[in-house]
Amino acid sequence: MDDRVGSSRSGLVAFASFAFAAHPGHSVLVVPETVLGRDEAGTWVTTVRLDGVPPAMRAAEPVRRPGRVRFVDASVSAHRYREVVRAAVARIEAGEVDKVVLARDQLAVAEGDVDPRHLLGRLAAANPGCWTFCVDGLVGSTPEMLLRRTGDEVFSRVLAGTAFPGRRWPDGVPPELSDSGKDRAEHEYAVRSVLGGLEPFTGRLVAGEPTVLRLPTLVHLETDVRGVLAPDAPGLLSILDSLHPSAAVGGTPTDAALELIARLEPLERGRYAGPVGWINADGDGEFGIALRCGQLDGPQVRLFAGCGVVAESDPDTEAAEAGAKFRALSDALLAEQPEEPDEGTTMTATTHTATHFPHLVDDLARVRQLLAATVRVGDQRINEPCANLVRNNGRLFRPTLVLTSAYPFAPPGPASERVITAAAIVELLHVATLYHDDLCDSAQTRRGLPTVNALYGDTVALLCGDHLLACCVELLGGLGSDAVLLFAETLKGLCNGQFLETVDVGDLDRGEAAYFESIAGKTAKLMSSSAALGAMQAGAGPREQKVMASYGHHLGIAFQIWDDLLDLWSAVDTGKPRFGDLRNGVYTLPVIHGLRDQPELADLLLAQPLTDEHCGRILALLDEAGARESSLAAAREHVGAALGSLAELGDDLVAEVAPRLLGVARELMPEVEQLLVAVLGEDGGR
Ligand SMILES: C=C(O[C@@H]1C=C(C(=O)O)C=C[C@H]1O)C(=O)O
Repeated sequence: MDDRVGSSRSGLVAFASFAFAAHPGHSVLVVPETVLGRDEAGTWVTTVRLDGVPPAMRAAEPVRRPGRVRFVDASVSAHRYREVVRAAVARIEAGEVDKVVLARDQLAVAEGDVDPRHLLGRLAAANPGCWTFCVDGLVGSTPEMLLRRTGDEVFSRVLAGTAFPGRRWPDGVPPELSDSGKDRAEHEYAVRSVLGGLEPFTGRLVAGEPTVLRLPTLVHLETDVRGVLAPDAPGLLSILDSLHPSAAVGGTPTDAALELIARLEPLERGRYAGPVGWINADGDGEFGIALRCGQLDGPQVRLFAGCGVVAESDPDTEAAEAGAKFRALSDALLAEQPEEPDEGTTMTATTHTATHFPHLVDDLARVRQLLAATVRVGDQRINEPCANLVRNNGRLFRPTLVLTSAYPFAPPGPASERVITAAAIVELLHVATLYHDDLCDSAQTRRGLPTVNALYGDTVALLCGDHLLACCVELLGGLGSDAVLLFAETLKGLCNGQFLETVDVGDLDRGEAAYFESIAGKTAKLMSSSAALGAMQAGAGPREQKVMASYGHHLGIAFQIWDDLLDLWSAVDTGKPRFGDLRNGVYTLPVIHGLRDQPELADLLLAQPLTDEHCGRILALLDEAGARESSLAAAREHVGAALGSLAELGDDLVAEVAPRLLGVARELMPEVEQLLVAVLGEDGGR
């Protein structure tokens, strides 16, 4: 060996990543042919020659970006995880263990293969206090150093006890964390397990005082442990063997905790939570615990996160904490996402809508600006979740409905400030309800991105929704009492629709009337009010406002029927789980129709659990009953009714306005485009 640098990281080094458990266990040790090293003193290259032949050097390929990334549930959904935590608390109360660490996973799916270098660069830049690693596709940034050996000195950084936005804001030194008996106890277990693991090999061993380690999305209690090895101490890997698994990733007592993990945790950890690091030819090296990491597999990354569970643990809080731990990697994956394609701004001048409403694209940009300015709050940590869905704002469908319902009644030119304000209000109201919906449903993703409740916890999601409702009221202040009353009626309608759906859950006697009343509130009301509010702010009279409300209402009903059909028959990935309604006991129009002709559907619908096979049989019976066609026919009727409403605008307006508004509907809603074919014939009335 010819080592002219003489640093502990130069010369022969191996990178290793060990499986968490012996069975199933697949550990990896890599001795690279070439290592490019760098520290404060300089940069060096180490090459390993096999049979005296130097490794071939290749020019590096440019780092590839993963493109758009979506997140989906893997083996353990947040819901399942809560159940696992609940079961663990019961075992702890029964005296089986004092603490057990349980993990869940999540799958990130990118457009293209994920380049580990892309992730490494982002992770290292965002987590300067951590150790960033990649060994054979296991990529992450761990804050926890299991063992560093330098000559006869050893060092370990023990973490346990966590606070995160949504549970306790890490504001200043988080007093709740350092005073919390639960976190203290959890932390004590972890420190003791590391001290116990090192004791047999050390002459001197000192644990410092617990301090607070701040990471971008979390804070932890940390204790640094330092010791001097006894002269007869074994090598680094043997000491690691005695330290792993510490209580930070296993539990206390170790064996009983491992047994409980094997019984309760429905996933394979692989190398997650195992030691990961490097070792040199003298036996010096560093091994962190593989946390805040994921396993790469082409375009997929399986993310892992675990939490220490003790007697006082609350399942919701642990689920949210796991969500916060995923963020180290999910933020790195999401960095520099390509912009969401946004039909609001990408409409080109050649499309129908932009031709007939020449100010629409610019006016939508003004709406977007107003939205961003209205939701902003002073504290960046709160700003982030509040702005989340406003930024990730899909097709701005409702604001477009406001604007295009205003133009026909206003003088030519850009929309007035009042109309822009109205457009922002309906979007804020819509987004506020999405925050609350996702919270109620424990939804983990929306539009392919993690939800605010998944990222920041339920409390933050609830408060964000409330904050946005307050923003609506603030903007309404400028529009006068008619707008305020319409807003109140709309929000009441939304709640009423949702209430009705909720009380009808699992009710096989739910009839058509109940279904239509519910969707009129939960979906159509906001679309109806958007159209009416646009017209109102542009100066239209009560009669015209009513016509526009009716147009919006019928479009909304058609839209919802279509959405309900997709839940059953969609062949394409809508981003929502298929058969979600059936599984939640929400009986929509096709099911209501089907039950009329096929009473045997009832038993299938009530099966517990409702498997994919059950759903397949339900679908077959619905098809037999012609429920799909009859529901489609109902949706078409409402598209027809929307057009019929416009006919009442009066001769001077109708000829000019009706086709334009129809064009808006068809451009914004692929659903309407499909339904129109039947209403207007194959040429779609162009
Ligand atoms: C298990 C993980 O983290 C460990 C568990 C902690 C806790 O429960 O408070 C804190 C830090 C880590 O020791 C993980 O990130 O997956």
